[in-house]
Amino acid sequence: MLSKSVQSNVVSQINSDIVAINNAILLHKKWLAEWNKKLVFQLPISDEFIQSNAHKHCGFGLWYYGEHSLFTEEQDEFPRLGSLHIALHDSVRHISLKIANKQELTPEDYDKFTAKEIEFTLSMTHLRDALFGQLYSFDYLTGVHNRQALYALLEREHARLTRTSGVSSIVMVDLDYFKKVNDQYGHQAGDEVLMFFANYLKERLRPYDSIGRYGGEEFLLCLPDTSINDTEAIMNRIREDLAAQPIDITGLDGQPYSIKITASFGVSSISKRHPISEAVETADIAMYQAKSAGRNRVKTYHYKDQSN
Ligand SMILES: Nc1nc2c(ncn2[C@@H]2O[C@H](COP(=O)(O)OP(=O)(O)OP(=O)(O)O)[C@@H](O)[C@H]2O)c(=O)[nH]1
Repeated sequence: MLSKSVQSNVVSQINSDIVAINNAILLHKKWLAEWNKKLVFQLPISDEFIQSNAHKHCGFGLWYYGEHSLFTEEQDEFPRLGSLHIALHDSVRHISLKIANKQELTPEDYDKFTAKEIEFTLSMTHLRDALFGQLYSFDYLTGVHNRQALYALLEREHARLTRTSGVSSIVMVDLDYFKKVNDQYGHQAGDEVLMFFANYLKERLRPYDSIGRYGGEEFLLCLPDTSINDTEAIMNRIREDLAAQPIDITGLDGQPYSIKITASFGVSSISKRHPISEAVETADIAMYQAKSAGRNRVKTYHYKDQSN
């Protein structure tokens, strides 16, 4: 796990979710071991294994029916895990009641229970793996998508645009003179600026826009179904507001400072005719044009076939 001091909120939230599910898995194992002990030594089976709502009160159930972040709840495996947990409790109750009522227990009863336990264990593992997958798709410092995850989103976007013949915008953004921030205030302050900027972009873009960290102080954005003209106007507003926005940082001497920063933006578009590699390359060209023209500006790439 990453050290807390350099984790974005997103990454620390997913880390907490993984710790919580690991703990729930451990509690489930203890609960199961306790039940097995009662079967092996023919001890009286307590209500916690028999009551109809036992699945809500066992250690695993307290986690499952408690509070989680959306990262956990939005996983496809999450509702399935709940159903499998109930089925497992049903199976344990069935066997426990048979024993309590001195009815004959068949090997099939136990086989059914074993099958449910295996399915349940696999489901817990899948949920945890899915959370690890989430962990590896975000940039640990800024909490936006990392380059790999953003490319996966762009693949999907390109496939969608190929179906719909639509056009979306791609923007390459690079902070201006960022090295000076590091040199003057230290690397920690530079990190604070990167975190600020990523959050600033998140707040200013729509929920269905994508933001990824492309490199050090370079971010790549995708604005679905947005023309380059509209994107240019949106980026200009973001650019102007950023230039006027004081950013609080901590200097090398531990003192607070308030600084301002600007960024250069390169806008291009992605469509059936212009795939990801071309869209990213042309957005990069436009961003470098913005740098060469003096920084703190937005430049747009126009394809020769005028299709954007
Ligand atoms: N604090 C911090 N700095 C980083 C990180 N990644 C890259 N950098 C720094 O970003 C700086 C980028 O410097 P340059 O490529 O010269 O760019 P610049 O100073 O922004 O200049 P222009 O882009 O030309 O306006 C370098 O000093 C890198 O060390 C990071 O994660 N944290």
